[in-house]
Amino acid sequence: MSQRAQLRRRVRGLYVITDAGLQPPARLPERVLQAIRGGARMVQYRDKGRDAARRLGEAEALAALCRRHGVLFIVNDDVELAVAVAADGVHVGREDGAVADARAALGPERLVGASSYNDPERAVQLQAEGADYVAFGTFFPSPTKPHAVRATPEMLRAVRPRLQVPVVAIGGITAAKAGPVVAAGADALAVISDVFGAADVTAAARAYAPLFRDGEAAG
Ligand SMILES: Cc1ncc(COP(=O)(O)OP(=O)(O)O)c(N)n1
Ligand SMILES: Cc1ncsc1CCOP(=O)(O)O
Ligand SMILES: [Mg+2]
Repeated sequence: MSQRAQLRRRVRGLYVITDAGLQPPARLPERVLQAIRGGARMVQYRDKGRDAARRLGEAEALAALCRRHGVLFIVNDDVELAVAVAADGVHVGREDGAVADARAALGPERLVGASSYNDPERAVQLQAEGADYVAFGTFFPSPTKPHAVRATPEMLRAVRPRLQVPVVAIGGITAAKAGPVVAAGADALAVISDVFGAADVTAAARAYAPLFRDGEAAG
């Protein structure tokens, strides 16, 4: 099996996404480690800031942390940064360029994830273009993206048989509410506020374990 196929099989479980507003920069690795100790299987570095040196330093630190703990590390938006820190992949949305361009920059062995929003046909198209996973959302009102379009479990359930790649659900996800989204076919749950907004990040992450059969903590 190719390295990329092996990485793709690991798109499953709790997928935490960082948010610069939820902790001081110095605490970012510590907070991500807490999420990993609680069972997060994937980490996305998502930072919209313009300080390239800070972004590189943070992404390097998180890449090393994830590597040590056997957790997938994905960079949001910025394929050059993903290449620079040897991330496992990049996530691209509508505004971030084509899957093919990300693939060309990243090479054949790493993951390109892509946003489908609430559009099943877009997901099928992204899969045909070579996306390694497709994300739908938001499923619930999102504190991080309050104006994002809404997806539904019914829509996910209907399109799921047409998708051979893993499906990620995002947007207002909490452990308490995510059951129907997993039942509709989500392989991974991408979460910001419910984990990194919690006082006890490890406990918040651990609450997702019952949603996945093999939900034991990594690391
Ligand atoms: C796993 C995952 N799914 C969706 C998104 C959203 O991507 P995008 O639409 O490009 O929006 P921004 O996150 O860049 O604001 C994501 N980042 N991760
Ligand atoms: C990046 C993104 N894309 C759609 S919703 C969202 C934010 C998810 O954050 P939260 O888990 O706080 O709703
Ligand atoms: Mg984006």
